Amino acid sequence: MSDWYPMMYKIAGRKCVVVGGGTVAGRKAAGLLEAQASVYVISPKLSPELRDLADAGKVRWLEKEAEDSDLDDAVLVFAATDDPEANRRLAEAAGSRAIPANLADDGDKGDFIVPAVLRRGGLVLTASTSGAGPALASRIVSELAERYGPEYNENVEVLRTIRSIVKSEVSDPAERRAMLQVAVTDEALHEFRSASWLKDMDKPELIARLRQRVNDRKG
Ligand SMILES: C[C@@]1(CC(=O)O)c2cc3[nH]c(cc4nc(cc5[nH]c(cc(n2)[C@H]1CCC(=O)O)[C@@](C)(CC(=O)O)[C@@H]5CCC(=O)O)C(CC(=O)O)=C4CCC(=O)O)c(CCC(=O)O)c3CC(=O)O
Ligand SMILES: NC(=O)C1=CN([C@@H]2O[C@H](COP(=O)(O)OP(=O)(O)OC[C@H]3O[C@@H](n4cnc5c(N)ncnc54)[C@H](O)[C@@H]3O)[C@@H](O)[C@H]2O)C=CC1
Repeated sequence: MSDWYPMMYKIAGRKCVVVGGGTVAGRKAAGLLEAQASVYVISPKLSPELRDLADAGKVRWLEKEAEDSDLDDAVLVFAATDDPEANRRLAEAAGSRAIPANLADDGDKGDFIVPAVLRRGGLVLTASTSGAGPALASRIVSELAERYGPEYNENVEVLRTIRSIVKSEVSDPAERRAMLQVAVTDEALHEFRSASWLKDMDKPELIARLRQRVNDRKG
């Protein structure tokens, strides 16, 4: 059983506060940057990785111990210090501002936990063990990285194009659905990825090929 609800949250340009300057804070900050968040790191000290990010202007560093008011206007808070009492107090301060908080030392006491993540452009694969064993989530994502290689960066964009054409050209919902189902096999994605007619946006050609695939499947 797990009572965590998975979702994709839009955080580009929004203030996210990471408290702590160690390995865990660094990992949380890096994940937030992947989603273009506006990242504030609060800690008297920084790991070399975080210092590089601060020097490059990718995160804003407040060189001090965290105060409750540092959380003002944030949409997410990550309490990732090595001081459980400070983490607990920060989560409470976040709660009183209605900001969801993540507790690095005691996941269950926070409002959300962070899964292991593999990004292939728009394809985002995640695994979580609900806190039972994060190393397993990490292992599973490493396995997914082999199965879903870098070609998926392009597959997702090709699919986006195919889907927008199908949505504009095919009015029957059942037919649309059948076409989009046959379009996502590895074999079909491989064909469409290298198709010059798709690059030329030849819509009738695409629709004809998808109809053919639907008929072949019905066999
Ligand atoms: C509850 C949660 C809260 C949260 O951080 O959101 C949490 C909590 C804790 N982690 C601890 C330890 C480790 N965490 C990792 C790794 C990751 N931890 C991540 C998430 C989460 N960790 C959330 C649950 C997610 C889930 O279960 O699905 C990942 C997936 C994502 C990320 O952090 O970005 C990232 C992998 C990223 C990747 O590789 O892709 C490793 C593995 C390693 O280091 O090799 C170890 C050592 C092995 C071990 O202890 O299992 C400890 C004990 C600390 C201590 O002993 O003091 C606690 C505290 C506690 O037990 O509650
Ligand atoms: N969630 C996860 O994935 C994991 C969580 N942990 C937990 O997370 C904690 C942090 O782990 P690490 O990053 O490895 O620790 P670390 O010891 O490398 O870093 C702790 C950081 O917190 C800063 N800090 C301490 N008190 C502070 C305060 N009041 N305000 C702001 N910053 C403060 C320190 O300056 C330091 O930079 C561990 O103590 C452990 O309980 C550990 C491993 C994985």
